[in-house]
Amino acid sequence: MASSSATAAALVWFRRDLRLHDNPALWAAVRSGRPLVCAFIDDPDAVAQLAPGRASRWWLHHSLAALSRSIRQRGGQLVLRRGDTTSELVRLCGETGSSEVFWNRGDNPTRDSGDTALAARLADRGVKARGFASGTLFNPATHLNGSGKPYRVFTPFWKACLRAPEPSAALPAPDRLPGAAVTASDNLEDWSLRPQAPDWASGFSQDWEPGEDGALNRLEAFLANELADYPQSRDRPDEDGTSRLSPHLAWGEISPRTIWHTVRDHAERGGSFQGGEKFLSELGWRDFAIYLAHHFGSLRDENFNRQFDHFPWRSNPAGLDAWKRGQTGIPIVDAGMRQLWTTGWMHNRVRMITASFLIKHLGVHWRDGMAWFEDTLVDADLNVNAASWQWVAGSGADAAPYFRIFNPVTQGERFDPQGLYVHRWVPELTGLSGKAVHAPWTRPANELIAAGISLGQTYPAPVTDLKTGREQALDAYQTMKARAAETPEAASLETALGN
Ligand SMILES: Cc1cc2nc3c(=O)[nH]c(=O)nc-3n(C[C@H](O)[C@H](O)[C@H](O)COP(=O)(O)OP(=O)(O)OC[C@H]3O[C@@H](n4cnc5c(N)ncnc54)[C@H](O)[C@@H]3O)c2cc1C
Repeated sequence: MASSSATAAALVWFRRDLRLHDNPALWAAVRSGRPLVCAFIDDPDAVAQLAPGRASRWWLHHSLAALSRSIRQRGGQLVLRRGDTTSELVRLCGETGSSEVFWNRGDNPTRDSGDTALAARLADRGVKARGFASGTLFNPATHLNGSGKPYRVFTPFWKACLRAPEPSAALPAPDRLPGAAVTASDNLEDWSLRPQAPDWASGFSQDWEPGEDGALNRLEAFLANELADYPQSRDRPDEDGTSRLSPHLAWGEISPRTIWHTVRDHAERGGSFQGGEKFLSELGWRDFAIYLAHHFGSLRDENFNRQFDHFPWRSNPAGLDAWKRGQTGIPIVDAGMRQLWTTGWMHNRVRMITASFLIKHLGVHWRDGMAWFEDTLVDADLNVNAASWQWVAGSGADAAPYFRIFNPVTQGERFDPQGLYVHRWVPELTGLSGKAVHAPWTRPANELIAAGISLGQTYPAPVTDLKTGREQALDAYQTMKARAAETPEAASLETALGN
């Protein structure tokens, strides 16, 4: 079906790699010397691609607009198509005479196995698929422990990565993208990617600059202003101490190895490397989540530690609803959930606190919290999100033990000591300051009246008593252990998880 002439176009299929620099698939297509067709396909039914949530689709809209501009400036065109991926790729090849499709692999077991099947379907139609790796610092297939098995614990995994050769240098953005004869494209506006009912994302633009330029600007600003203090300030939600590169990474607007080398070059150019090691190790956690999915399959659907299959989760729709709306009456939890809703992002420390509160104090399955984050985070990443939720739940790899239950009040006092983060997102409580803001229900009536707070009226009373919630969580954990011990597979599981 496709033309075999030397001038047949090369089709570059963009996915979660919406960038021109350090894009190996694009680079190889340019080097093939053929005219290019750059395409993005919105496949609503692609289970294999796992459709992004609503906040991510807001990001996608703006990121595609930015990518389209950059491609146009270099003489090409970004073609947008909506429909079944295979059919659209085949159709595009037919329309443009392409005989090869270049893409960067999915970094997700579901997507990768979908890719293999897709490559076979394309081969049947005479189209060659060329896949490249670009989404991680280190190849997830490479590092195994002394017994030849995949690591289950982060520290030895990361040490092994650091002993390996450094990630190769990032590729530059091509100067020119010689476009093939223009082919029809959907109109981005017609895709209605931005949330409409309700349009809660209208304020996101104040916080974010989606697109490759936004990503590179963010990295430069972070290196100049925040990197040196990162090891201390990264845990403080009341400070701007982290890079906020996560949505750019989630959409592939910047590659991890670009970050790696820019951080290292920054030190060599006379900047400080202070903070660099810690910062790069956080990127290592991202690699680890992808590594786990690569070796053990998606963590989205199954407990990594199968003992948790016996966990007695509670049905608590009212609690889940209050949590989503930032109306639990626990200030640091409500602040985090409102930051998420308003900006599409939440500080890492507060993600841990909010997730722990939902799972442990409210007894709600981690999968329900994960689904809400997938829908509302602009940085929603199926591997990282699932691994992180399971980490908090205690069911994941190298997870925090379930019985270590965060107390949201002491967490707030420690990481938001003046209550500034809570004040920002829960303005009802600005009349209280310091530690008092984290536990309004413990304050004397006259103090609350002076602060203009009436619990249950101006701000909710706690949805659960923290002590009771904690005890219920520990009871549930004991129930799980007892149930798991009764199952025949329990002993072998204990052994398997021990390495
Ligand atoms: C319950 C829960 C859910 C999460 N869901 C996501 C998600 O869907 N997408 C996502 O990108 N991150 C997720 N994280 C990890 C982390 O919270 C975010 O990556 C981080 O807050 C992003 O902000 P930043 O870019 O300023 O991070 P920085 O501190 O500047 O870190 C730099 C980069 O390292 C990576 N990183 C940092 N912390 C982690 C971590 N704990 N695990 C894996 N990678 C990390 C991210 O890619 C991040 O952009 C989740 C954490 C928790 C506890």
